[in-house]
Amino acid sequence: MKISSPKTKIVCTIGPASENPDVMKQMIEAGMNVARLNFSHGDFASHGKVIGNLRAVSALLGRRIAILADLSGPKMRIGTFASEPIQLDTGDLFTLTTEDIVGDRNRVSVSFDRLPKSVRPGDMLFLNDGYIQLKVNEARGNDVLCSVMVGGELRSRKGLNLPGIDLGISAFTERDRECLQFALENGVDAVSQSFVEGPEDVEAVRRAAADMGYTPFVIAKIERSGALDRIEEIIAAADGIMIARGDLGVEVPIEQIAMVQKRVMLLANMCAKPVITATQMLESMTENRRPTRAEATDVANAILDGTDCVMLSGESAMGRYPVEAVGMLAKIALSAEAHRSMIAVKEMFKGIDLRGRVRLEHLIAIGVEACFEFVTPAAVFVPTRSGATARSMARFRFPVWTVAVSSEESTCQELLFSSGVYPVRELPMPENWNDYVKRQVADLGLEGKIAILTRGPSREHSETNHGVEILDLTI
Ligand SMILES: Nc1ncnc2c1ncn2[C@@H]1O[C@H](COP(=O)(O)OP(=O)(O)OP(=O)(O)O)[C@@H](O)[C@H]1O
Ligand SMILES: CC(=O)C(=O)O
Ligand SMILES: [K+]
Ligand SMILES: [Mg+2]
Repeated sequence: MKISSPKTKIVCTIGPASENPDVMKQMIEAGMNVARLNFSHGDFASHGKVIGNLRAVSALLGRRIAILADLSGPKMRIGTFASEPIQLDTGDLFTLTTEDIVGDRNRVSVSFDRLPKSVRPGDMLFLNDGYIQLKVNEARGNDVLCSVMVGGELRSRKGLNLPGIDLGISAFTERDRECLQFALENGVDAVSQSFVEGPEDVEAVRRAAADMGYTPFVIAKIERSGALDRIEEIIAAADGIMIARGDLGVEVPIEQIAMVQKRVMLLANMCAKPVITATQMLESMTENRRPTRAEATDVANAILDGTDCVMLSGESAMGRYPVEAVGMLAKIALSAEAHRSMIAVKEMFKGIDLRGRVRLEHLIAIGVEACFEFVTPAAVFVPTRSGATARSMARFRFPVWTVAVSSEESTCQELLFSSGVYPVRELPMPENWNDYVKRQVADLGLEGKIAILTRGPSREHSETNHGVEILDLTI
């Protein structure tokens, strides 16, 4: 199959607007690489059905799709309204209650029992990713009485944030454990944990999964200000990260989001961990056929800065134009990638603490970069067992595909989160790499007179030396 897709990977949240198999098919054809199931919404039956349909459509099209299960973490949410949306106006009084009631424009329930004890008069509370702001007047029994400072439209199950208030709950909750078990038993490829604050939150997910007999790819969602203080440790502990700008834009002053995004992205790139930029990327396409200039620019800038994946949330979950939104991301990505400079290998290594020890992996990357100064090869072929070698190459954003060849199905699935990586499963692994590379270059429709093949010792071939080979495709 010829590759025509952008190198940037596209993650789409599946919801009512996209759970029809025909829409899924169109989304895959438009460029979706990863389907995200948000376990904050829907029930197990609906998620189970979506997983089955995604696998069926992916098999039908012969296109690899990864499934990401997003675990809610300790996100507080409001309950439901009898009729919605409700309109809150500045100056209105509005009560949050821990009683299990059906809400109206005066009152709504919240999912956190200790809320009245956790807040004090004057505290600011944020609803629906901060669109609505409340000020606490008083906590009385089960109720928190508030004044609306910034009003707006409010719907059932929207999030509630209390920036800066320590709720004393760890990220991985009992509910997350149930969702994790369901997701793993249903064969998802990766899980993302919300509201991670330190490496121990990532470890909690890994331990729980291990107890269930699984070793999933774990993505840490960066959406708490506390996570930024321990970002290096979190990146080291996780397999990838998501810059979850919905909650992050409430928990951190919104004027700092751009700089936080750039800093976190660079750190993840240096560590060769894939990074997803998420939320409001094409927000206006929830209702409109075309994005705003600001949105189109935001997507392109994230790609130029080094994101591996761009993500759709409400646009694909509940919007009017899920397929068009995927197509728009793909078009913007193809256009931006043509202008992205290779991240200079030597420059990047300056940012990594090598402690005076240059690893062979680094020298190989420098060798590959040197080739690009003279000639553009058809592709960089990387045999890889865990995927780490492929990611360590692809982080430099070479202008050609990194074709990752692995005998492991899970490795191929996990590489769908990495920009510029085209995973191919081979079982058994090729014997004659010269012939194999030539055949793949032709099959994938790649162009060039040479190809690069990197090698490293693996568990299967521990005797192999690290190396870079330049293969002449003309003979
Ligand atoms: N499985 C689903 N079923 C119904 N609605 C969904 C589903 N998934 C997403 N949605 C809708 O799409 C919206 C946007 O999705 P998104 O994943 O960004 O959720 P969110 O509520 O903002 O929370 P989070 O911070 O967990 O991402 C949701 O608020 C919800 O209204
Ligand atoms: C995706 C997500 O959780 C957020 O943006 O907050
Ligand atoms: K979630
Ligand atoms: Mg969030």
